[in-house]
Amino acid sequence: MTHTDPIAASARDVSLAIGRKRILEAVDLTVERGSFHGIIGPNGAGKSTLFDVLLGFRAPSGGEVRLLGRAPRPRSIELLARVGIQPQRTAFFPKLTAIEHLEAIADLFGASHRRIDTLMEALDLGPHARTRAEKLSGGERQRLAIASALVHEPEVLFLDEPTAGLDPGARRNLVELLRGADLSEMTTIYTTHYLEEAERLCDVVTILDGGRTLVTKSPAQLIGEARLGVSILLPAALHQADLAAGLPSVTGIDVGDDGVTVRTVDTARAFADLAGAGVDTANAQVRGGSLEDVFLTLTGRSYEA
Ligand SMILES: Nc1ncnc2c1ncn2[C@@H]1O[C@H](COP(=O)(O)OP(=O)(O)OP(=O)(O)O)[C@@H](O)[C@H]1O
Repeated sequence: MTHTDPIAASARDVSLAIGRKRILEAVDLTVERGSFHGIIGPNGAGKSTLFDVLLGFRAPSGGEVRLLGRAPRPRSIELLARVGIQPQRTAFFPKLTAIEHLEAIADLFGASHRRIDTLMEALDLGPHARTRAEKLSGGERQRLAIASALVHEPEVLFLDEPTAGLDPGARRNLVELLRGADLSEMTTIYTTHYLEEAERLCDVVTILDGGRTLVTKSPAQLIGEARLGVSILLPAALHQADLAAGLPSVTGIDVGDDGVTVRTVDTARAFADLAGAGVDTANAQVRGGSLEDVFLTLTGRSYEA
């Protein structure tokens, strides 16, 4: 039954209160098998709590949760062995080398070691195979944590803010590795408060704010449907504002010290119109149309991670 079930995890009208504090409210989530599903929201939105509920670590106050076609509570070793979990803080065996670590985790699950080499390579851990876990950098540890979550070939991978606390270079590196890793057979549920990461990685995102799920769509759909204006800064067209202003695809125009900014809902057409009118589009910078703008549209607040 579970193998043909197209839904990997779901929550229906899930709430969770601790004392008087409502941490989750009316949460609806459907994660399709094989998808890379982001749960995004600012700090304190309830992302980690939702993970705990989906995994059966915490009981919701109301609503229904399913994981791989089953209720995650009471907890079952059989069900948990089918998921991989990379928690925000990872407990390592500090004296073990990276490779020994992966072997130990595989043994804990009674899984074979056959995936270890592939994972070391996919997560760029090869050069650190013989380095003890305690000597790894923050980014290397996160990558080892992800490899550890994958070593027993889970059907669903839970990544809780895998790039939190990394410097921008290490974050980019990890995002690129996750994009490149062949996770196609697997479902990945991933939380982040970095919206640009979610745009790069996710097939689908659910926006969580104040413990409530606001919307679930692909990043492109969300951005498209929000019909957000895109701004194009034209540094070379400072004296051509009049030419740009009359164009049908241009919905607004500002002249600033750094150039002319035109607004449009159709970027490709605007560029064609601008070029046709002889406006200099050299070094143009397109801004907007991001998940940050979607968040602003949905909540009326700007997004602060
Ligand atoms: N055991 C608890 N008791 C009281 N409040 C809690 C408890 N666990 C979580 N909370 C509160 O619930 C809210 C949601 O927390 P949660 O950690 O799920 O958010 P998050 O979106 O994962 O945030 P972050 O990005 O900071 O990890 C926060 O306000 C947090 O303080």
